[in-house]
Amino acid sequence: MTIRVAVIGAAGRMGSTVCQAVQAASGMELVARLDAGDEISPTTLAGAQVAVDFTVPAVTESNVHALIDAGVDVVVGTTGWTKDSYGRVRTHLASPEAAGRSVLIAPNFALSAVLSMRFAALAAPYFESVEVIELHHPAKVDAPSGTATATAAAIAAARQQAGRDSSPDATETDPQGTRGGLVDGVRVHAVRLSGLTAHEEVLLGNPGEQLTIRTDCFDRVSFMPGVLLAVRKIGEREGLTVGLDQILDL
Ligand SMILES: NC(=O)C1=CN([C@@H]2O[C@H](COP(=O)(O)OP(=O)(O)OC[C@H]3O[C@@H](n4cnc5c(N)ncnc54)[C@H](OP(=O)(O)O)[C@@H]3O)[C@@H](O)[C@H]2O)C=CC1
Ligand SMILES: O=C(O)C1=N[C@H](C(=O)O)C[C@H](O)C1
Repeated sequence: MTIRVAVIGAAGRMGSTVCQAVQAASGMELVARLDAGDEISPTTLAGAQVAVDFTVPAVTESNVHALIDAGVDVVVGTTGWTKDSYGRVRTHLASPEAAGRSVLIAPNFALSAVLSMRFAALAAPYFESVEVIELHHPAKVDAPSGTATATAAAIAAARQQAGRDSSPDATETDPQGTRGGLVDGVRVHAVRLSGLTAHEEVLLGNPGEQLTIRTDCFDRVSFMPGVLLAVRKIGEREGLTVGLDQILDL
């Protein structure tokens, strides 16, 4: 059976790549391309069963609520989500009007990044120190990246469960904030550099040894297998799913 797909943010870097991937995929048909200024409604969605949102953090949550109301399942790659915004989507999906609808939100659809996050959480309890460095193209509007936020959260949860203290750090003065930001108690550093696409390093240290876990997405095609998998699987899921790892057999 063919899955009819709408792309929201279709003119953007990711949205345009998703349009090409959907058009090239077997068993999918691209039926709508919406971008800034376009209304989200059953009419503009043109019979889509699944909508894919790659827009901007400021609008993605309201798009998702409008897409649920318009009767489609939603795959979201846009960043900027919080525990509170996830909660509002869960509540909406639990309402009788949204019966049968599902939403999958993933900060990163690239296999290398999803595995990196998993490896970082696995390693985190075994090292005294851990810091995350994310590196992106300079057109990115949010920092830290959604991937770094999720990585730090997974590291923090794994360390807390293992009873591991926070990383040692004797810094007393840092007026310029050069030690980076703290996400769930984990230091995160954001680099923006021309020529980059999407990269992340997790540095883990013990006396006398270091483990580096690195993911490099050189091209946006790296995200497409994950996006297409989510489009194929979303109809089998119920409610809100967070993270591509939830639909991979990891
Ligand atoms: N999960 C993942 O694997 C990945 C996630 N991302 C995330 O995806 C998001 C998009 O990234 P990217 O494609 O680089 O960004 P772009 O800025 O290239 O694309 C965003 C697009 O959304 C449009 N837009 C803005 N507001 C709306 C709206 N209300 N409705 C519909 N479209 C709108 C923009 O239009 P205009 O420019 O006119 O405002 C633009 O065309 C970011 O949050 C990024 O972090 C990126 C890569 C991978
Ligand atoms: O804006 C980007 O480009 C990316 N955004 C996502 C993020 O913030 O984690 C995913 C990937 O890193 C590319």
